Amino acid sequence: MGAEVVIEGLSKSFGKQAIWRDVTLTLPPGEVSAMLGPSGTGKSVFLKSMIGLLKPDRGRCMINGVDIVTCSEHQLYEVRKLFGVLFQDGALFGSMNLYDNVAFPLREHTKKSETEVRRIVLEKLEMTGLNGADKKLPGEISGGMRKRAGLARALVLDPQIILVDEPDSGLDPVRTTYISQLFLDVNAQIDATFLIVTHNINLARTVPDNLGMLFRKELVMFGPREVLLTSEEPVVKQFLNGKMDGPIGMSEEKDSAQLAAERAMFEAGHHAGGVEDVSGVPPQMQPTPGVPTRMGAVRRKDRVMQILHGLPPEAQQSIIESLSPEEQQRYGVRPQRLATAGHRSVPAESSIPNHHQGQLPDDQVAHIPHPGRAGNHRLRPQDPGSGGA
Ligand SMILES: Nc1ncnc2c1ncn2[C@@H]1O[C@H](COP(=O)(O)OP(=O)(O)OP(=O)(O)O)[C@@H](O)[C@H]1O
Repeated sequence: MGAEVVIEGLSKSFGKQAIWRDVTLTLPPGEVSAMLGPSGTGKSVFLKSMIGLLKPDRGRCMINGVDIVTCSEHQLYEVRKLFGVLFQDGALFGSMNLYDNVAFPLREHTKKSETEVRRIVLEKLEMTGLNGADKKLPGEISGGMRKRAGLARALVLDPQIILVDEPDSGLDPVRTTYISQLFLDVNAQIDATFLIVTHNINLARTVPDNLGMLFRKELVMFGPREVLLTSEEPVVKQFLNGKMDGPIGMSEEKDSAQLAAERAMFEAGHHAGGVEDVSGVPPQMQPTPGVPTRMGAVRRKDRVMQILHGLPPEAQQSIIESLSPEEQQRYGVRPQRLATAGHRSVPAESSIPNHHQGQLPDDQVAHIPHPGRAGNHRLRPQDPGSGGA
């Protein structure tokens, strides 16, 4: 099973420029998580901090009991072996063919024989759909294949955690879906913990188990996908819909004068761009038929049901609706009566009585296993405008 990553109060700045502060989240072992955020909010800095390439100013990042913020160089070297990283362009050596690129970490970091190296390289090339491409140079293959080769190379040391930086960069929407399918298939096969940094809304809505978002130098939220996808938080809604209308601006956040000027423009009929309304929780992509069951997804179901009481009502509703009738019976829950399409626009207070602290009415959620620790779900109600629980 993949490693759990527990991040507490992590902050990073460059000189006087704070990038993000007080980031607290847990990547559950073997689950697929994604981090969203407008450009420049520090997503790549976050990934680099997780593998110790950048040193956070404060906080903890615990991996297998080791805090990589304060550990020794030797411990960091050992912890880094748990990671596989897929960089945006695959980061392949242009003068080496795919075989040698994928073999590189094995030759560099292990004492395996060439026979063993060959077995592993061919296995990972097959796993990533690159059978027969081993002799190709990176310059001779498509961007999608380069990413697959980068993933094959990230897999050769049997990582427990896989970090992926903007997998859709340079790919068309169809190729992006294919690489997303590959992530889920690989996750099912090796049960590694995934963190994907992305701007891609389709990917964010359909691939990960958990979703987070960085904005205004803070983690706006992080938790089960249903929380962010049903959020009324303006910055989340604007991001998911790709509109100009909202707090995210061209560079930094907008000031109130710009917000007002744009609001007047949109009210006068100017198109705010993006799509009219991307909302709701679409079904999650599944591993390709024939690929093993994703054990991370199985564990997640139990985990999310344990923290269900603490989630916002819309997220609870969506989670319950995603269960099969048998699962609903096993967990002692049933779909909320008021949970119909269009209901989301009705103010929660008036339509769902007794859901204080994000709970469904008592008669509609019953016999859920005793809640464990708070898990990943984290909203920041203190954040102005946050749609927190
Ligand atoms: N080594 C560095 N030294 C100084 N500033 C840096 C360094 N690396 C990143 N930054 C700054 O940190 C901020 C966040 O950068 P980062 O690349 O992490 O953003 P991002 O969210 O990944 O953006 P994008 O989505 O455009 O890739 C930027 O202002 C960037 O200039």
